[in-house]
Amino acid sequence: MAESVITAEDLEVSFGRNKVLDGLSLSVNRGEILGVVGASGSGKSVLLRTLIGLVTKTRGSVSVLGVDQDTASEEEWQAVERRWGVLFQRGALFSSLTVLQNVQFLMREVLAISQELMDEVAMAKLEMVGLTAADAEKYPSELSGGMTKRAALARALSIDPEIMFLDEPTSGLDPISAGELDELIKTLQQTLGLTVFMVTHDLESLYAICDRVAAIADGKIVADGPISTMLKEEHPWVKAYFRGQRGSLFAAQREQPAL
Ligand SMILES: Nc1ncnc2c1ncn2[C@@H]1O[C@H](COP(=O)(O)OP(=O)(O)OP(=O)(O)O)[C@@H](O)[C@H]1O
Repeated sequence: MAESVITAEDLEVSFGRNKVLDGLSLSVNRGEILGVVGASGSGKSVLLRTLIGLVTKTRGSVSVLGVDQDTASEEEWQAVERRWGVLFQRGALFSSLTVLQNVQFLMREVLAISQELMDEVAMAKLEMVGLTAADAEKYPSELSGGMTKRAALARALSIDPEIMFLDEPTSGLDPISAGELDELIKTLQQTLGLTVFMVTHDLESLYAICDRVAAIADGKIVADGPISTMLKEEHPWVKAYFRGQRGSLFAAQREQPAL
């Protein structure tokens, strides 16, 4: 049976009177890429932030790598935090640090290694995401959107995580750069054995790299399964997303042999 590395049960999250998550349950299996979809404002980012403990839930439970968010001691939870990497929606690199220094930021806090070794390891992470030694010396304001995402990904990989939380990694990228980033995420999953929780609006990413998709509506997971399951779902939002005009185009392309 698949091993669940993230388990959320009956989550409720509210901001004032706005109940965003309402009885949401979900599990993510080791080694899979899970794509989380839903309308704008449906609570995808809130779910991600709740799983990593940045948003306080009003009900339910979250367990990551076997550690329960509510019963774990501070030390236990901190130890779990070091086993994941996060790529936030807006990249969130530190603007006053170079790319290399950004990648080293967490390493400096967590790893007791010499500066020389840290430089080597950080450079290896940057190479892994396709950035060069010249890029490493740049500041975030000097990077293109695609390079920023790659740098943020390298930073998320800096302390060798087992889980990656990605919030819309391809948003704002042109289709070619987005496709390259998808490939990179897939390669990282395969070579490093990562488990990936990915919020996305990108149908291309869902088709290209996700093993499973979970759709959020009305504060809950309303559909959960591979793309083939999504294509049969009757929930109105899921149906409109996967079988509406744009969704149908992707489904049709899938069925046609490549020329
Ligand atoms: N810190 C916060 N304080 C108050 N309300 C919040 C906060 N964070 C999120 N919300 C609200 O929670 C709801 C869900 O937001 P969320 O960012 O999770 O949506 P999303 O599904 O990720 O949307 P998008 O696809 O547009 O990024 C929205 O109504 C948003 O206004």
